Amino acid sequence: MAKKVIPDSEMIVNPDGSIFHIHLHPDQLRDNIIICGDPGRVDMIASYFDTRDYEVRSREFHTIGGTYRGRPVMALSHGIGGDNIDIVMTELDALANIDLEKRVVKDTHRSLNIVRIGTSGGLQPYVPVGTPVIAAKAIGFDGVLNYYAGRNEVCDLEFEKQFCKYVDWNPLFAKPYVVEADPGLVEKIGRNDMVHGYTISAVGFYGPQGREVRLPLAEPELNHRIEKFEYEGGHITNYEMESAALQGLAKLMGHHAMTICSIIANRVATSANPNYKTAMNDLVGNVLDRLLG
Ligand SMILES: O=P(O)(O)O[C@H]1O[C@H](CO)[C@@H](O)[C@H]1O
Ligand SMILES: O=c1cc[nH]c(=O)[nH]1
Repeated sequence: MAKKVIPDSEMIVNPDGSIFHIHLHPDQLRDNIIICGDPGRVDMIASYFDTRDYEVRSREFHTIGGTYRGRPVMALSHGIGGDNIDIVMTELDALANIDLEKRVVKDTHRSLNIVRIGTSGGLQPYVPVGTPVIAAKAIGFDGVLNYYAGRNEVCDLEFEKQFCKYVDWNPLFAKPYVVEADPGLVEKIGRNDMVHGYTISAVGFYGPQGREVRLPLAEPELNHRIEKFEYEGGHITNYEMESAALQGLAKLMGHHAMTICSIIANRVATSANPNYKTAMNDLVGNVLDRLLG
């Protein structure tokens, strides 16, 4: 049977042969990828590389490819939000698994290792500012995964059910989805000396994470209920904005993905550290060493 040709409108390839938003060519893809929100953090991550092979900037997507201890690696920024993860994951997967010239899926599947190193807000007293927290389970409030077939097969449906009941989930919000991190990556990077948490990927930084700056919240008590919720002996530890879409899309596409975040604000202690770069630097060095050292 002839393979399905993906139409020009559904997967846009730039005139130079690169994929639409992230502007990378297939030969620039590496199997080990560090991703982060901040385009500036890509320079910091690449400062650990022993060689730099290329650098590409397009919108919020900044990529540097090179080697770490002789092994090929790339660092890429995805900007803020799960909607950007939909773009980055679809385009990385296209570089890996679609022939961009013929516009057909390749016969052999290529699997990528993707580690997101982010910043995050803590929701428990035992994750003070400076703590690295692994999103062992990521809870998507962003709705992205709900748009894909097979979503139920990669999600912890019992967690979703118990969570929605416990917090009395507002039906005006997108239905939460819960996805585990890749266990192999978590073992490699987390070893047994890092906090394994349940991480919420919110659909915004302020109201959607329960921050009341000037506008009152629709659900002012939601964070208190979230902090108290317990599942299999664990609590929800932190808020960020991309881990659930990353981990969910990676599972659907056949890639390995995890998220680790440095806590830069603790919502319970109402403390924050805007000078978080030192802790982030240490975390990046540690992750690269454990992934590729
Ligand atoms: O520091 P990064 O990786 O951007 O991650 C966190 O910081 C941003 C919000 O300030 C969101 O992207 C959130 O997930
Ligand atoms: O509180 C925080 C801090 C960083 N990133 C978030 O999404 N929330």
